[in-house]
Formats: sequence, structure tokens, C-alpha cells
Amino acid sequence: MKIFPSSSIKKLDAYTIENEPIASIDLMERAATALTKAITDRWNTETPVTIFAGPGNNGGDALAVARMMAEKGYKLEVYLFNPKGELSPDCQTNKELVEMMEEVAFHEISTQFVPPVLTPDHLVIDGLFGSGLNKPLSGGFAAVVKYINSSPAMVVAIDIPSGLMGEENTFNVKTNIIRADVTFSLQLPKLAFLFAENTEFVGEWELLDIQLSEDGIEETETNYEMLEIEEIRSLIKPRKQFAHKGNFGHALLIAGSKGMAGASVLAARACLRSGVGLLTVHAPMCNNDILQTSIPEAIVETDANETCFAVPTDTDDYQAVGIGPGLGRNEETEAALLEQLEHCQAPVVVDADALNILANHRHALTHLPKGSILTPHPKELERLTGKCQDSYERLMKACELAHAAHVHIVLKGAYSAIITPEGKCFFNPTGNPGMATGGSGDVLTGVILALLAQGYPTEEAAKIGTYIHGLAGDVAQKKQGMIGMIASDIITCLPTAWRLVSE
Ligand SMILES: NC(=O)C1=CN([C@@H]2O[C@H](COP(=O)(O)OP(=O)(O)OC[C@H]3O[C@@H](n4cnc5c(N)ncnc54)[C@H](O)[C@@H]3O)[C@@H](O)[C@H]2O)[C@@H](O)CC1
Ligand SMILES: [K+]
Repeated sequence: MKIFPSSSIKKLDAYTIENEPIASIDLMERAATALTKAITDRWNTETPVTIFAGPGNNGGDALAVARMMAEKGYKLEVYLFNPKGELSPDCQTNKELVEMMEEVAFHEISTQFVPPVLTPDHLVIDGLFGSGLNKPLSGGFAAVVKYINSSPAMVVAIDIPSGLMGEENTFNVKTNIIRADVTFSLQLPKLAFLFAENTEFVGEWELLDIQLSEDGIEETETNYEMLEIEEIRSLIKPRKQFAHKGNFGHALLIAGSKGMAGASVLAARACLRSGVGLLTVHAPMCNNDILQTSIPEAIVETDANETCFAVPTDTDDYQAVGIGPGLGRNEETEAALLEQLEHCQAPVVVDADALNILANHRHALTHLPKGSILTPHPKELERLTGKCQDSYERLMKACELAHAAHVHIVLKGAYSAIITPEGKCFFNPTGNPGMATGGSGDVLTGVILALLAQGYPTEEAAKIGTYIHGLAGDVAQKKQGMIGMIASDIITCLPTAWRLVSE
């Protein structure tokens, strides 16, 4: 599913109007019908409703919703804010229709606004501004937003909470943005919905289908997309009847140190549960018995060092290398890692401490083997790129890094982003907060490593791996609950996740 910047949404709108063809006012009618259904499905006719409409088409939507809800018997009060005496044509048309309805208490505000009483029983519908917002709200509009936010009423936002920009909100005025309980967004999600710091504004979000032109969506380029199960399913290669383990690659995992054998165990198990043919784990001597006992399926190659990774190993026989989980950051490991990366031909998944070491040796970032993937969580990314003010800036910096280092990046978070060197971002919809637990990232490394070893191209390995990891987390959450689940449960659920996307 594509995610468009606000500028493209207007064009898409116009494309639909021209090519369907449909009159602009009828497209608004279609949007309002979908919005009315979504709202009336959740709130019954007993609910007192107060609608705030702005001067553009977002306000037009709100006025059309007011008419449709009034026809269904809701008691409504409508405030249309028109400080400049200038409404968009479709907003004007809907204003005239609402004005005529006796059952609607309609107020057009040009200067003085006496705020209505809002109780916890009230439902506020926010149609002040949508995708046409071009600067942070200020003055009278900001005052209205603050009044709504300070009220105890439930708030539903039409398309996007008023005051929130569709993409960047780094320099927005946070007090002047509607804090919605629910956002009903038209057709496609906005990029801003995917950022953690915007949840307080967006609340729960739901997409409403308004049948924007499929051709238009197809033809309009965008850098942002949401992964969907159909795409993942189409990427997975079926196994041939006469396949043998040699067909599924030999992966090398360099992980673990004294006290951190668990990270290598988790990554190794996840790798084996993701279809790899063979797995060798390179680990310090002290972890040998742990690995041999807990993962009999893996081959263990011990480092000459007792407690940490200190001596690079030959990678010629491997199709992919995973490096980082539980590695530690001492000087010997640092030197070994840099040398290892310099002489490696196979694509590498770089995670955890390996990323932290690279943060101190940024020059090495530009010499990573072709097809490599970095899997930072936000803090690890910031160690590589410098401090970021918010998720949008972090995403932009990750794009710059992916471009400069010619690598793919999986930026982990609620909607993990898979970023290509060309600047495309694919957001992952699977996963849940139960996965915010130690070892969850090691599992992801193992899954992606297995896919690279099996010969999946880098972008596909990152997409499939991230999706499956989240899906396994969702299966684990159903079984164990968000609070009780641990990283090992995600591994236990990997086989079910694989079946869900491949059978
Ligand atoms: N995307 C679509 O296909 C459809 C969009 N529709 C609605 O149309 C909306 C977009 O409508 P518009 O483009 O008219 O935009 P808006 O309704 O968001 O408002 C734009 C108006 O607000 C003014 N404005 C922008 N920023 C301001 C600020 N900070 N302070 C004061 N005034 C400001 C602009 O000058 C313009 O007059 C969508 O969000 C959606 O609700 C629907 O009607 C149907 C179809
Ligand atoms: K809105």
C-alpha cells in the first residue's frame, strides 16, 4: 500500500475527478458517506455531536457529514470557521445545504467565537484542516484547537488531526494540534501516522475507502509504502521436491561473548527456524558448550579467544554473514570486526554491538560488503548519524546513511522501516509492543541472515525478514500475551508465521 505526501494527495484527487470521471462535490459526498458510516457505527443517535469545520475541503467533508448525521437523527451543533470570508467551492456548497436544515444548530464564525459546552458525553468531529494545511496553526484556529483539547469530549478527526502535517512535524507547534481519539483517514495512511511521537494526536487510526483511482495510485510515484501480506507471499520461493540442504545456503553467525551467549543462541535458533540449509556459529571458547548443548543443529567454530570475538574467520564458504548480537565492544573485538568486514565478500547483517563499533569507525561504513543490511534500533541509528529530534528526522537521516553507505537499513520500531540505498522506505505493519523485550532484535538478525544465505536479494530478505519477525511476534502475543512473552516465544512461533505466508 502506497503512502503519499500531502502534495501528491491533491493530484490523486484531481486524477480521480478527471479520469473516473466524478464531480469534485460527488467525491466529497463519497468521502462523507464513508465517514458518516464509520462514525455512526461507533456512536449512536443519543450522542450529542459538535462539529468544527474549517474553510477548505476538510471543512466541506465535515459539513457533509453533519448533514448526513442529521438525516439519521443525531442532535448536532456545527461551527464553521470562516475568518477570511472565503470557503473552498465544495465547502461553500455544503455550507448552503447544512444552513437550510432546521434540525442543525449552525454557526458561522468570522470573528467572535463563544465556545460551546463540551461534556464527556460529547463527540467532537474535527474537520478544521486536512491535507491542505501548509503551516502550523496559530491565532484563532490554535485557540479552538486548545479549547477542544482541554475539553473532556471524545474527538474524531477527519482525514488527519487538524494542525498535524502529513509528513514532517519537527518544527510544528505541538500544543496547536488536535489530540484525536480516533482518526478516520481517507483512502491511504499519512506518513506522520507511523511515527511514535504522533500517536498522542492521531489516536487509533482507520482507513476509509473512497475509491480513489487505482490507476492514479499506480502511476503516482512515492518513496513510502506499507508492506502487505500479498507482497511478502509473492516473494517467498517454494521448495522444489528434490531440494537438499545445499540449496538453502550456509550462513555464518559471529555473535556472543562472556555473559552474552544468549544473544547468539537466539539469533542462531531464529536463523535455523527460517529455512537456512546450514548454520555455523563463530563464538568465543567460553560459549562453546552452551551453543553445542542448546542448538544441536548448528556447527560451532570457536574463536581463539576465551571470552570474546577476537580473531576474524574465513568467510569464503558462506553465502551470508550475521554479526553483532552479544558481541561486546572491547578493543580486540573492535579490531577483529573491522578486519572481518574488510575481507568479507558475502552480504552481512550488521546488528547490535557491531553497529556500535561502526559508530566509532564511520569510515568502515562505506566499505561494507555489497548487499549488506544494518538493523539499528533508534538509539543505535543515532549513534551512527548523530542525535535526531524526532522519528521523521531519524527516518531522513537513515535514508541519507543508506544512500551514502550503499546499504539497506532496517530501522526498528513500531512500524520498522526498510530503507533502500535509493531512498525507498517500506514500513512493516506486523508486530506489537510485546516484542519490546531483550533478544527480540537478535531474532530478527537470525531471520534476515537465513534469508540472505538462501539467496534472497537484499531488499527481499529485509522485507520478508522484518514482516515474518513481526508476524511471529503477533502469533506469540496471541498465545502468551504482551506482558508475558519473551524473545524465545517469537522463535517458537516462527514456523507458524512461515506457514501463514507460504501455505
Ligand atoms: N484526498 C482526497 O481525495 C479527498 C479529500 N477530501 C478532503 O479534502 C481535504 C483537503 O482539502 P484542502 O486541500 O481544501 O485543504 P484543507 O481543508 O486542509 O484546508 C486548506 C485551506 O486552509 C488554508 N490553510 C492551510 N494552512 C493553514 C493554516 N496554518 N492556518 C490557516 N489556514 C490554513 C489554506 O490556505 C486553504 O484555504 C482532505 O484532508 C480531505 O478531508 C475529500 O473532500 C474528498 C477527497
Ligand atoms: K481534520
